[in-house]
Amino acid sequence: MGSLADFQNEIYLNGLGDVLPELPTDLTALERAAEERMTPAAFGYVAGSAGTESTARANRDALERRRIVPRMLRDVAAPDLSVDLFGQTLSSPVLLGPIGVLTIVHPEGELAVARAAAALGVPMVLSSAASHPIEEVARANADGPRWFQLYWSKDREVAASFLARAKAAGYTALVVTLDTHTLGWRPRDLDQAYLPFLRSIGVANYFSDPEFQKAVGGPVDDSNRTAALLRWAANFGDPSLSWDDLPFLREHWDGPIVLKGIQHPDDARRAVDAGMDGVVVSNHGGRQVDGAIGSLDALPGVAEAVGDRTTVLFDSGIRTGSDVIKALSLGARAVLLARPYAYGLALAGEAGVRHVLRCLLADLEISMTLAGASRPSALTPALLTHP
Ligand SMILES: Cc1cc2nc3c(=O)[nH]c(=O)nc-3n(C[C@H](O)[C@H](O)[C@H](O)COP(=O)(O)O)c2cc1C
Ligand SMILES: O=C(O)C(=O)c1ccccc1
Repeated sequence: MGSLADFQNEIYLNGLGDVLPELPTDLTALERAAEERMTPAAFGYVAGSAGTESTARANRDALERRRIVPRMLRDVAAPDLSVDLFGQTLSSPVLLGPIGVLTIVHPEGELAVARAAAALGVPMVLSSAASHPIEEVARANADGPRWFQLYWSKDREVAASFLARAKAAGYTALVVTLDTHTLGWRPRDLDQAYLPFLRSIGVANYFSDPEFQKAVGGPVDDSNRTAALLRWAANFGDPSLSWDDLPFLREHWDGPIVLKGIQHPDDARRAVDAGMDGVVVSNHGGRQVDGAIGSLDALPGVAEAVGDRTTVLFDSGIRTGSDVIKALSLGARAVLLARPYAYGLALAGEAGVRHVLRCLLADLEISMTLAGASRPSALTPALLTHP
């Protein structure tokens, strides 16, 4: 396989034939481009965050405040960005984070994302709230790696059934999202009175589930659709969950389990003490608690508390190669990319997601070598200025 940075040469060479990239190569420019192509409600759903959106801004601020101090003469001629994660070797420290309801962005939704992820060998974390069922997305991403994200339903039979289905469809790792037992207060969506689920988007896994169907008296059709949607809404998340409930996950999943939405070092310690295999330091892209700490500001404390005992992953605000460098330098083993790939999907379907991944990975490899690091293991806090 060629270097990730070959994409840069390819772009310049295409220019000799007057062929320019169809999408911006600065991934922060995608949001504005996507806004022109999406309905206002769908764009608001993806771009929006909780409250005054101060947490979303804090995520970017935390990333921009820390600066890289590049080092010279370190022989970076043979970069290798691969990382080991739960016994799998990934060619780069990047995964596609879980995003539900992707058919509001593009009709092919998660299927297009799965094909793009497979083309680049990047793991896709499939959301419980996907617009296509677990099994169908697995077929679109047959070579994997495939990870599954659980929204832990109040309906324990449904939650257990999701885990069994994911296992049977060859998903290898489980991400359990803890920060969204209830949707955050999201003014953009409230002002448009827009919730995709009530329009039957993002419920594919539920409506196709035998346990869910049992609970609503059979397959969902026009006769029981409203009852099914109400049941979904009532049981989607469970605010009563506590640390005592974690054994349920082990009973129903024999692979690695990662808890997503961890911000406090004590919660990270509890996760490890409870036998979990990893944590994702994340504030859900600022979509849940307005006023929450910028995600990168939470990372050093978590890494210090549990970094030598568990796998720490990171998301919320990742837009560039340098952002990945900063997260890895502060203790993350890998990062989850989220909104930028949804914008790539909006703009050009599968090809748009591939474009986003190729840009991020080329930028990452180039920026790492220019900073004097040819391996993720060379990224340490010493590479960064203090906050
Ligand atoms: C439209 C949208 C839908 C999302 N759906 C899910 C989901 O189903 N499950 C989940 O764990 N996180 C979900 N997230 C959160 C992302 O996985 C991730 O934590 C967050 O977007 C990171 O912030 P960033 O996109 O600004 O980098 C969603 C985020 C967005 C923007
Ligand atoms: O919108 C979200 O942030 C989110 O995580 C979600 C929650 C429920 C269903 C789909 C996505």
